[in-house]
Formats: sequence, structure tokens, C-alpha cells
Amino acid sequence: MFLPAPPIYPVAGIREIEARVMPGAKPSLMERAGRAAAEDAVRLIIDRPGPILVACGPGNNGGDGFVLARHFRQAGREVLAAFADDPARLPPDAAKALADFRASGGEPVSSLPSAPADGWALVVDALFGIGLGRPLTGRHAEWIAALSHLPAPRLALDMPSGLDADTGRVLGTAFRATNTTTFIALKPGLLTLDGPDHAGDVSVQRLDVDAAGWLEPLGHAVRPSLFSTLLAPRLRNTHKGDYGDAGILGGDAGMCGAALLAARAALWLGAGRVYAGLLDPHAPPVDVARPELMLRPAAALPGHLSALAVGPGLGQSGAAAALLREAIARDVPLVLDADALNLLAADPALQRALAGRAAPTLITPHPAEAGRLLGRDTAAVQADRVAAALELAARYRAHAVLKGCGSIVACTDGHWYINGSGHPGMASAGMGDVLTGLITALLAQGWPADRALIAAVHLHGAAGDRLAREGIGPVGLSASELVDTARGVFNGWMVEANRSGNGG
Ligand SMILES: NC(=O)C1=CN([C@@H]2O[C@H](COP(=O)(O)OP(=O)(O)OC[C@H]3O[C@@H](n4cnc5c(N)ncnc54)[C@H](O)[C@@H]3O)[C@@H](O)[C@H]2O)[C@@H](O)CC1
Ligand SMILES: [K+]
Repeated sequence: MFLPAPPIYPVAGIREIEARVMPGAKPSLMERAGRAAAEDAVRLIIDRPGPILVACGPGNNGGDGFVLARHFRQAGREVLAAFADDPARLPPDAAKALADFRASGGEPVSSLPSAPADGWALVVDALFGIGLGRPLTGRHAEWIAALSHLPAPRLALDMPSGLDADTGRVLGTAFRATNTTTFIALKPGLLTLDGPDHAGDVSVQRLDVDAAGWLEPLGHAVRPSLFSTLLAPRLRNTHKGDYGDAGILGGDAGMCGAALLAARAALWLGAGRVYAGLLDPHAPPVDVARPELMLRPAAALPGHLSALAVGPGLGQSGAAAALLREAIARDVPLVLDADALNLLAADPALQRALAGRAAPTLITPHPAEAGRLLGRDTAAVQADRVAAALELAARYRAHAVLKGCGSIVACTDGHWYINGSGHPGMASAGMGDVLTGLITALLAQGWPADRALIAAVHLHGAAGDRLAREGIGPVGLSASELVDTARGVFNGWMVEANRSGNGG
């Protein structure tokens, strides 16, 4: 069974949901949050004797920490709560949580205690959550730096302190958690940019709040359930024409490999026929290792294609620009990658032509390409990846994936998705070409464009994850190796979908 794709809300959405639930709720959300986090914490300290350190901050996140500390005290566990902010300025719920902690016999200390001889059983970061409003400095930053290096399970409540919940940016410095218990729903900052490196394993505690019932989510974490109805078994009475003709356009001098990688990925993911149009006049006439591919001069791709990708190894020559212009004019699902994106970014006429297309367009920029497409630098794109991806989708009327840690898929209808599969070993040459081929294969087989993009992005990472589990990567994983494994993962999904009745 594929699990449902969990909703993701930015801080404004979480606040809106909280505001609807809070009045008079019993137990209070803070009580539920502290208790739920304590339940997660128990799992982390099985077989770990010793005291628990809870660092509490000046807002409601600190209150969650006091609730957790009280639960452990009441369970007979030794707990030290560190709190050096002004108790008089705590918000009401947090002040009550501190009072309850005191009533249970606890008393916070105002400096970070040194670790006991046998170390802490658990370190809990309850300094800042979604209320973080500026970079951490001074004592807060010092505490976070010290806590991040303690050799124990390190649990962050709601967010690792210092990590911006909307963007995954580190504001000053951020806690490095081994685990994060986040409340009500996922936040984008846990899943993209610096989020995954700081949050560790994320557990969502919904606190009996039906978030999606209160506020329809626009964001989701990617799970195969988002596309499982498309993983239908093939009918027996079919032929290759039923699985589409995929075209890959690129491969100028010195870069034929990029186009071949994309073409191979398209073939391996089930496109009926795959044509590679290569710009290099000295390109080989056949891919000897994959003779099923049909290699052509770039201008000689067949007129009828079910899906076309332009970009792998395309270069930015005049010929490349002319071919791109023709491709945009074709009434076919179109994937633009690499230098196709750079050419597009530099040419307002191409942009206008793209905006006028009736067939779907998909774009696959990495952050630097996205920056060129949006007319800003890479850092500005990375500062808010979800916003940048949505802006790309709106501006280019294209489904867009902004690649990188926690790839963002933004669709033209305003929905967005964050992908969690994949690993840093996939930051290597040719990986983007393979992704383009995977997307093109699904488009050629008739998948709706948004689902093709979501599925291919997830598959790409999942294949990398499977290889890494087998010791092929993360270090040294090559794009060619990903192609075979993506096929295996995809067929596994089809089996799973049809076993569990999810397939269409
Ligand atoms: N609102 C609610 O009802 C609930 C909130 N919950 C918890 O409350 C958190 C949000 O609480 P808050 O809105 O109080 O926010 P936080 O507790 O995240 O922090 C806000 C406080 O930190 C200060 N602050 C922000 N950035 C700072 C910086 N860089 N340096 C120093 N001080 C800084 C603010 O002035 C404010 O006092 C959530 O993340 C979650 O942990 C949960 O208990 C669930 C229910
Ligand atoms: K925290």
C-alpha cells in the first residue's frame, strides 16, 4: 500500500490552522505537543540510561519543552531543563507549562549544564520553532552550537532552532538534530535546502488536528500514491506504438553523451520508440551499447512525436536556438532542460512563444538555471525555493522542478510538491539528463504532464537511494547506473500498485 502524500504548510498556514483549533481546546495544543514529543523521545532512549537535557526558549516552543520535561519527571526520569530567557515574557501557554514543570518538582537552570560522565541520554531542542524571526545570535547561538555537538540522540521540537520553517535556510546558526518531532503538519523548511541536514528523521505528530480539513493544502511531500493510479498494468494486446515516440534533442560536439543518457533513460522507462536528434555533425550513427535507440541528425527528428525533450548537451549555438524555436512551436508535450533553459532565459521572443503553447511544457532547472530564468542570482532562488519554483511555473506556464536538496515540483495550478528521495551522490554529471529522459518516457506513454514530472523526480531519487543501499553510491554513483535501477524501481511500484489495487 502506498501511503498518502502528507500535506505541507508554510508558517502562515500552520498559524491559520492553530487559530481555528485553539479556543478552549482540551488538552491544549501545547500539552498535546509536549506529550507527543515525549512519546517520540521514549523511542530514542530505549536502552539509554542517564539524564535528559531540554533547552527551552522564550516562546511557545520553549513551552513544549517544559511539557516534555514534566512528563519525563513524572515518569521518574532525571531531566534538566535549561532556560535563560525572561520568564515574565513567556506567552501564557508557555508560562503555564513552566509553572506545571515547577509544580512537578522541576526547576530550570539558567546556563547549559556540562554533560554527565556517561553523557546525556537525550538532548532536546525546544529553543525556537516556527516563531523564529531573525538570525540567532549571542547566547542562543552559543547554546545551539554546543548542543549540536553533543554525542547523544538530539531531538528538535517542531523545527531545529535556527532553521527557517518556510525556506529551510539557516538563520545565523541552526541545531543539528538526529530527529525532529514536528507538530500538526510538515513545514517546507524541514524538507528542502538545509532542512534535511538539520532535521534528521522527521516524525509528524498531528495532535488530533485535521489540518487538511481546516485548510486545503497546496503543498505535499511526494509519495507514489500521487501517481499510483497511473501505474496500471499494460494490456497484453498492445504494440510499441501504444507507448509513444519519445524524442531527445541535444548532443552537440563533446556532449553527445548527455543526449544518449536521456535517450537511454527514456527507453529503459518504457517509451515505445526513442529518437535522439544530435547536433554534433560527427555524432555516432548508432549507440552500440543500446542499438535500440534511433540516432538522427538534430534536424531530422520525426514529425510525429508523443513527447520531446530539448536540452541535454544542446549547447547555445545559433543552430541550437533555431531547433529550440521549432520545438516550442510543435504541438507536443515538451521538456526543456540545461542549455534549452539558458537559451530561453536570454530570449524574450522564445519566452513569448512558450507562453503561447497549448501542449504542456515542463522545465527542469537547477538553481543557477532558475536564477537566469527569473533574472536573479542563485542565492536569491535558494533563499525561497518553493516561491521560486511557483514563480517559474506561473511565469513560463510550465510545470517546473527546481532541482537540488529537496527538489520542488511546482505545477501551473499552484500546487507544489517536495521530493525527499535521493542523496548527495546524485550531484554528478549526467544525472539531470537521466531525469529528463525519465520524464519524457512517461509523457510519451501518455501520463498527464504534472504526474509525469512528480513521478520521474521521485523515481530518479528512489533509484539513487536503492543503489546507495547496495553500496553503489553515494560516492561514485554514475548516471548510467541510475538508468537500469530506475527501471527496476518503477516495475516494483507497478507490482505494488496492482497488488494493493491502487493501479488504474
Ligand atoms: N501556538 C500554539 O498554540 C502552539 C504552538 N506550538 C509551539 O509553539 C511554537 C511557536 O511558538 P511561538 O510563536 O511562540 O514561537 P517560538 O517559540 O518559535 O519563538 C518565538 C519567540 O522567540 C523570539 N525570537 C524569534 N527569533 C529570535 C531570535 N533570532 N533570537 C531571539 N529571540 C527570537 C520571539 O520574539 C518570540 O519571543 C511552535 O513552533 C510549536 O513548537 C505547539 O505548542 C503547538 C501549539
Ligand atoms: K526547536
